Amino acid sequence: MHLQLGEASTVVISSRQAAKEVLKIQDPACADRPESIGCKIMWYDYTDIVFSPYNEYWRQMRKICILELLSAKNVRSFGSIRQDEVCRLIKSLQSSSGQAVNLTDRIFGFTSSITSRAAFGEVMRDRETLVALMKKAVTMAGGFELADFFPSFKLLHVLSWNKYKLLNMRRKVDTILDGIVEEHKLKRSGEFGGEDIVDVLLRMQKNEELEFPITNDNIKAVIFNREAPVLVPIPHFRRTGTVDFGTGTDSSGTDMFSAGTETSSTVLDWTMAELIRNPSVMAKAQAEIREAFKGKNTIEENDVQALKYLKLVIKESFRLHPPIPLLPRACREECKANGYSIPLKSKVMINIWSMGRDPEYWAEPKSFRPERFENSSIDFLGNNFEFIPFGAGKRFCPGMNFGLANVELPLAQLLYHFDWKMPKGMSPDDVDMTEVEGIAAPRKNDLFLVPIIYDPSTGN
Ligand code: HEM
Repeated sequence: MHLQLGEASTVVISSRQAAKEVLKIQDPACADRPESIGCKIMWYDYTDIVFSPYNEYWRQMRKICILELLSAKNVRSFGSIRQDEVCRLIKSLQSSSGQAVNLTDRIFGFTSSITSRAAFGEVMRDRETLVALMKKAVTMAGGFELADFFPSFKLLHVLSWNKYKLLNMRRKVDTILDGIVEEHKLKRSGEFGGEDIVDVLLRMQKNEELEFPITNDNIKAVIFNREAPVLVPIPHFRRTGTVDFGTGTDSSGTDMFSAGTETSSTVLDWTMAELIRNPSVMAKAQAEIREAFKGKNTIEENDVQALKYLKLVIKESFRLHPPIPLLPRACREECKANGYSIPLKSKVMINIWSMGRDPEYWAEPKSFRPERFENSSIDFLGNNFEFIPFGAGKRFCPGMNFGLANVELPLAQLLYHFDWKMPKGMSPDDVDMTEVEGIAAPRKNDLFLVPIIYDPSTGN
């Protein structure tokens, strides 16, 4: 589908073959990200990793991300943080046994604690203010901006009221982020002996051999990355293929650690909703976990790797509910898809959501059936283009393993320690599966469930 909105050309790709052409065969022709005034202001002139155009600066920052931020040492220390937070989550649910809890909220609290501890260390002043500003920035930067559709009309850019409000908010954000950076300069070590993200970036700042010296603004761009509103200037796409020209205020969780955890909490939430609606799948997953850990009080991160059915459940959840349903790209060279030319600088949206539900690729696509992956070679490593929840090609998600760890361990624990029921008077069919429309795909309404403690020592 091709849309011409003002001067902006947008192409939506919804077939496996066309996705393969732009993400693999012609990669990196389509490896830029769409531009917008909001992202430019709030994300320090696109100097983070997600919004950066495909260039040498991006290459340097992505390398640092993979080698330094996701180094084996950091993965281990973030693993300890995760274990700690899972324990807290389980304890808090145990104290609510038998009562309806807002599971969406609990899961979000769990993932955002991991994020904040991994990114900024244990204690962070102004955390709540910063989170509130981030949310506001995302909503504003994600709003409709006429100037984005007419990049060559400079007057529209000068008159943009939204732009001044964003600049004002950037100043407030700057003050808090400067404080965080300065605090880290004085105290240089993260939790569990590792480094947090700010520590790593400050260390890299001292590296004189870098081609692009890292400035304080670059550090702030990387850390101020929560629910980044990718591709904001395009209209609001319904994943059914229709287009809503209203003001889009949705955001997509696609940046460093915070967006990483945002995506994880979306997956966990959807998976629990699917499991309660599919009791036989829930029972099979619980039976596997309870058999594997019979009598144990805790589950370690490494133990989870043996849980084959749990992994199929997560795969199936990614198929039906990819946390980033529309992959936002932009053409840096003219390229072709299905024989059609995509002009230079076009925005390209790859519709992961619709490909995951296309009856041409999947039998009974709407059913939640993890067994479909049982003897199948289809994986999410970016080679099967009908199933690309982590993207594909040069800009493939560098945090996939982290993201999976943030889903697998808590899910295993939730299913091991509790049986789950619907609140009184409700049946599993009452679970509302409505999605927020737009580029990100969290559930529209929170999930309320009743945890009932399962005692591993007695099996009751
Ligand atoms: C369930 C968890 C996650 C999902 C589903 C997910 C999905 C994605 C997707 C679809 C993209 C765009 C890829 C493309 O354009 O081809 C992306 C990019 C990215 N992700 Fe993730 N992600 C997850 C977790 C994480 C985590 C934990 C981190 C951080 C450690 C992370 C860091 C990034 C970064 C930095 C990019 C930008 C890469 C670039 O533009 O070069 N993600 N992710």
